[in-house]
Amino acid sequence: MIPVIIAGIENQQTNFDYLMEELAELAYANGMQVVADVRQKLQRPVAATYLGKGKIQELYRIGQAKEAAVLLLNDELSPTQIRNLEKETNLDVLDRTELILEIFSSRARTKEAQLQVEIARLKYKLPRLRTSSHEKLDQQSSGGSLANRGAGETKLEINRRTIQKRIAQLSRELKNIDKEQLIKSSSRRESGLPSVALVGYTNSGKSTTMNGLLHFLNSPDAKEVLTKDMLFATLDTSVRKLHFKDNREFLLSDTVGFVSKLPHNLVKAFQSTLAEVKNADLLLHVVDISDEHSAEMIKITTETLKQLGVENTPMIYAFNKADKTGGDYPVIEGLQITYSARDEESISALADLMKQVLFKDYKTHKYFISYEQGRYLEKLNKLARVTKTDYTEKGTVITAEVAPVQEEYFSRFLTE
Ligand SMILES: Nc1nc2c(ncn2[C@@H]2O[C@H](COP(=O)(O)OP(=O)(O)OP(=O)(O)O)[C@@H](O)[C@H]2O)c(=O)[nH]1
Ligand SMILES: [Mg+2]
Repeated sequence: MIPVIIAGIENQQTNFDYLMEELAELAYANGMQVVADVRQKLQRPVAATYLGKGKIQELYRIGQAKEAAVLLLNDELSPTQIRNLEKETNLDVLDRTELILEIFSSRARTKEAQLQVEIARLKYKLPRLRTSSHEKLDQQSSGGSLANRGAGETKLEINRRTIQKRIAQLSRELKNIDKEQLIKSSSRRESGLPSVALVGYTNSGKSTTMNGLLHFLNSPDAKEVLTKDMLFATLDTSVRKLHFKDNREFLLSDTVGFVSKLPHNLVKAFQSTLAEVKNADLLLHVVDISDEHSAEMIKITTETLKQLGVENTPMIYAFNKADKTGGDYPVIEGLQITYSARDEESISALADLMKQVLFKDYKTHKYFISYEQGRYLEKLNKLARVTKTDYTEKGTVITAEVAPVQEEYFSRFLTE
């Protein structure tokens, strides 16, 4: 394991501790061992060096004492910041974005995942190519086909163009794979089968839930997906056709998990992998409820879905790993289930819930919720499709399409 120092700047971020913990987890996932954790309170990063002068000296000392090889920063840094930090700390500097890209790169197995990661890496690299005067190409020796690119062209410009070409070429290759995927997924859609996509923070138990459902529903093409106690075990999308006990069929897909500050280029590059999520009729948002940061993880997943343009797809919150909390399970409340993906009774309850959401028609009802009970209004807005809201003196009158599983829950507010 490579010894690394993690460092970050704390400003008003409320979740700073969590982000630093997550950074350590990411480092571990990349075969690194955190030997020191250095933090600085600053309104904003120092333009040239990210951290302040004193901190950098401290980092140098710690680096020597702990024989660290790498300095890992919690944000995405500018090329200048990286260069200056490297010079002054005598450590290799890696920022959060590059670290995530490295993990993805080492995990990518299929051609599609490899292409997507490679494109994201090159896009990260492009604006970070370094200029330096001694890298100017000697016009005499540049010779060959490069010469007619124009005299005096710098090595930097050539590098840049090479990378751009490579991005274009990889994008073309990816497009060809996408075409095949598109044919597959459109034939799936034409089959008229409803589709469910597992989404959530990495390591929350999406793949375990998928396998649990595959076993329980005993589907003929039940090829298991990989599960592992490791960040980003899954990088590709797997789709399986399943059927409920009454033989009604649906499609279930498992895909890459999310993490905070997922690099924008990476999300963009993974658009095709995440196509199943975009086209799903129902999302199964898997949360590791035994993790003290589960609320944070829900937020991150919701934000990443938004980034993908997924906002109005019906969602079941699946609070997994309840076996580790000591609480009761399985428990269903509205569109939420507390369960354990390793427990058959849980999986059975989850399958029932999914079936209800997928196959029973939504019904329209009119509700009255007094202002004192405002929190139910929030719930209704989250769990149902509100089509009309009127504010009266005493409370709110809402017309909403409600899933059958929620009808009983909200029945006390019925007006007619
Ligand atoms: N105790 C317990 N462990 C679980 C449960 N569900 C999953 N796990 C474990 O959690 C780890 C991660 O599970 P995965 O199913 O691989 O998680 P994932 O969400 O697919 O993760 P990525 O693909 O890496 O994003 C594995 O070690 C699982 O065995 C559960 O209900 N209880
Ligand atoms: Mg997985």
